[in-house]
Amino acid sequence: MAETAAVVQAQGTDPGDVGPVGVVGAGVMGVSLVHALLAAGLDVVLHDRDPGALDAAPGRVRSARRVARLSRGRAGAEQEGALRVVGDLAELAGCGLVVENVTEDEQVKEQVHRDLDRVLDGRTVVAVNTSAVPITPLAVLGAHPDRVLGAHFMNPVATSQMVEVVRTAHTSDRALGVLTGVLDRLGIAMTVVEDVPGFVINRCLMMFVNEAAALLDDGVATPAQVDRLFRGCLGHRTGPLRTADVIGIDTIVDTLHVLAAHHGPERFTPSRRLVAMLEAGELGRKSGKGFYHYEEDWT
Ligand SMILES: NC(=O)c1ccc[n+]([C@@H]2O[C@H](COP(=O)([O-])OP(=O)(O)OC[C@H]3O[C@@H](n4cnc5c(N)ncnc54)[C@H](O)[C@@H]3O)[C@@H](O)[C@H]2O)c1
Repeated sequence: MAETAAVVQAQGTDPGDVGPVGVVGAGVMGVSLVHALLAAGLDVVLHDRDPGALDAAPGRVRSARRVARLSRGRAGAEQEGALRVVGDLAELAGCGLVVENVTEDEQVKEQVHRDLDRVLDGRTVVAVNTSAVPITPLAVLGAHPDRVLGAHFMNPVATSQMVEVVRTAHTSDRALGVLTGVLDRLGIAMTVVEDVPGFVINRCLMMFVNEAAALLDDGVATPAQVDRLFRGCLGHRTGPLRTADVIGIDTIVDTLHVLAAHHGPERFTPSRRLVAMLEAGELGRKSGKGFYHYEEDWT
């Protein structure tokens, strides 16, 4: 049924009619999204509660741009969009679409959505970029549940092919149209699914990552062998452990906690290996070491 809805709503609103895109959260995903939006010629207003993350964001967007040029990804717009970095959430008023990318924690997200509802007028569409947090409880916190939907982006956004979109029972056609318009501009397709914790991708992917990490403790294979098997036998592009490093081990563990809270601990309790990596600060690419070592400067 949702798939039909996606086809019916494929007509997106021209982002030019929508105004700047607001981005909340200047972490791994926020920065990746800002880079993609600017490259597509869209203006962006970026907010984070951490001044350090905000200060670092323009430099990290420039790094993402350098990497994208080297890897010759999708052609960008002739004229890049403009970035405005703001310490006050209220400055997102006037954005046509706001994408929330804060930490994968239900309570943190709830507070942000209460605050967004206070500062935005009813016309601004709000997309939740989350790995597993259900969208409906966030939508009904505010006075305009019709403007809220889920948009589970893949990282890096600029080269990703598809977004997993979550339409709740409240989401309006208009909200879906605004998001569709922006995704069209980014050159990214979407598949619309129902609102369950973890949706499709992470209800499956997190089990792969967790189990692959547990295999290492059992001495069955090295990280390189695990990923090699997934690439060679199943045609995956990277393999679960390299993917986990790109996502961030902290976000992986947070996501498993959300999944365990909703689906029960049997399948989703983080493995000892993941917890040990988190405690050691081995967070993947963002800290320089995860399942693999990274030399590039993340900041
Ligand atoms: N990392 C990935 O590959 C990936 C992919 C898809 C979706 N996601 C989801 O995107 C979201 C962000 O993930 P991430 O990897 O960028 O996390 P991250 O830890 O790198 O960044 C989170 C950012 O949110 C900010 N933040 C926290 N609370 C805030 C608040 N109250 N107001 C404003 N800013 C706040 C933090 O300061 C931080 O900069 C999560 O929900 C995650 O599950 C992540």
